[in-house]
Amino acid sequence: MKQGVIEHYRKYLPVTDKTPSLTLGEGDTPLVRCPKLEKELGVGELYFKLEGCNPTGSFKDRGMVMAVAKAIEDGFKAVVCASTGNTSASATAYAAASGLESIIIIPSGKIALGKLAQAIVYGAKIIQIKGNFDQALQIVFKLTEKHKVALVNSVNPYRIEGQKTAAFEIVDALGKAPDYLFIPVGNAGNITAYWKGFKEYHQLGKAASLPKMMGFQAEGAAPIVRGHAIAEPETLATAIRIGNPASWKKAEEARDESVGLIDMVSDAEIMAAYHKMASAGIFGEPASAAPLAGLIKRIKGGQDFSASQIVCVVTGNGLKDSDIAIKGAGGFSETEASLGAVEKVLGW
Ligand SMILES: Cc1ncc(COP(=O)(O)O)c(/C=C/C(=O)C(=O)O)c1O
Repeated sequence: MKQGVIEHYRKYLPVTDKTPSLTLGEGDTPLVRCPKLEKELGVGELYFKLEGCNPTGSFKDRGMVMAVAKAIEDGFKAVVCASTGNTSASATAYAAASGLESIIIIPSGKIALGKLAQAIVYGAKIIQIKGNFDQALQIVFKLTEKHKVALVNSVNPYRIEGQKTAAFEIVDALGKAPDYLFIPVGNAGNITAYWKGFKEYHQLGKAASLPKMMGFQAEGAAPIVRGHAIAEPETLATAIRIGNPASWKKAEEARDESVGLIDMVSDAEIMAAYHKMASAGIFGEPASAAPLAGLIKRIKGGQDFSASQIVCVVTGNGLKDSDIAIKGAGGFSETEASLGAVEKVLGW
């Protein structure tokens, strides 16, 4: 039976015997090799880490289980977060599982319906603001200074601790760290967490080498790439529609210490990668296609990965944004309910 992140990696986590061993079955997600795209792209070994297989459909569950368990240990009765969707879905699920109240502050109109549905059904107190994620996060900072409610955004160090376990799983599965880790960058907690995990495993002698961290932002929401905050971030990859990442500096450390990079990809490049992933049987939400979009951009720029081992992190399940997939299909025909009518459509 799945132990969950806290039990599986207890000795690497800041937990005590008073930390509740909370779990919804997060972690231990598939690391799937993709021969079809290795051939198409000329990559030595290409793996996808399917974080959409977590209980609420994104990598957030790894960090949230830690943040909520520690909030209980510290006597909180409620959690709060700003979110582009997945953080709030995860926070509300783990709060519900623990009997805590959850309050979420979200940018109005810019949240995938699947994520909003989760927050509603798990019982969150939902407040939509007439503003963006960055403004929502500033409100949450002030709220947690004034009221006894636990902040569970990725500035909460317990979130980073939980999320670093994905790096552990990759090394445990491959027997080594990959040459490159390709990952989307929004609020920049996840790239920070992965780098922390790889470094810890390396220091413990469980990984002989370290990967180059390859982070990707959406062109319309690329503050780290452009070197300044973006007041009105815009991208269809709404999960990373963030203009002033809370972990900006730590993301730059991960980039520089690993001799990697943080670059940007257009919405068109993201959607091309989204469909290319789907053509190989992998359904990620648009933000989760940014890593493959970045890899394709590097290849088009002449970088040779033919002898490289690469992991792309599929951070969220494509079902969260299913309307994007359906809109893209341009509709489909309806036939009479007969064998003949179906064979006619098939041209058989
Ligand atoms: C699918 C998906 N892929 C990538 C990111 C970026 O990770 P970070 O760089 O650690 O922020 C997010 C982030 C979402 C939120 O920030 C939120 O839900 O509030 C995401 O949901």
